[in-house]
Amino acid sequence: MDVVVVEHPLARARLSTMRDARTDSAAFRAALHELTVMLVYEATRNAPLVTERIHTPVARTDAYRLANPPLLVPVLRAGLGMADQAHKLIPDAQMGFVGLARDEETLQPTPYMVSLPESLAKRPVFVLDPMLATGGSMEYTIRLLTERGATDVTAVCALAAPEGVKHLEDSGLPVRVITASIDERLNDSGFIVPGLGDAGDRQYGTV
Ligand SMILES: O=P(O)(O)OC[C@H]1O[C@H](OP(=O)(O)OP(=O)(O)O)[C@H](O)[C@@H]1O
Ligand SMILES: O=c1cc[nH]c(=O)[nH]1
Ligand SMILES: [Mg+2]
Repeated sequence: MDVVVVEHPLARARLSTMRDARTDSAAFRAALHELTVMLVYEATRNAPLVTERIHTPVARTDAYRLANPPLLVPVLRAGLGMADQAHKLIPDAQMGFVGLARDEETLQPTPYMVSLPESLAKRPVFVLDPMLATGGSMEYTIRLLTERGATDVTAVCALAAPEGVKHLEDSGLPVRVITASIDERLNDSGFIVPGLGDAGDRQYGTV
């Protein structure tokens, strides 16, 4: 499984803002927006292009656009904070939605919404979720996608735990991971250490 850690200084700076417990919700959301741009930029680095000839005001030249824009799938709630920025970078992308809540005791994901196209054959999919912790929520989401025929899935995460990366690797699912950091470990409550806390609560306040 391909894992890309985006270690650009600007990505590290935005992630540090998100980690800092003094960062309020507005600043946390702003840093996640900016980090998302960098992660999606990296996720699309090798995306195939279609070429056409255009006229500039001066001469003829080649013009490029994505041959097969990905379906964007934010995982609610926390992934919503990545959706608009990813969509701005890829305006012709379509968007699906998956809503999951992780049980605090069992750490298992419970679905409360699935809104996805029926067929995803031959469509790249970018799953947007800031946190890859145990990997249970990401695995659940990717299985929803592969059941619909997806074979090319990218997990775009601000932060990952080694346990979550291994979980995805062991699952054998067709996924690659783009993240700004692989942290040290999970704690006994299933939170990433050092992490940034609960990415949903940090953005939207405690429910
Ligand atoms: O890898 P896992 O162990 O499954 O944990 C990661 C999940 O936990 C968080 O969501 P949460 O369930 O807290 O929901 P929220 O986005 O509504 O806060 C996060 O956004 C992931 O979806
Ligand atoms: O550290 C973690 C783990 C799961 N979900 C979060 O929001 N944060
Ligand atoms: Mg949460």
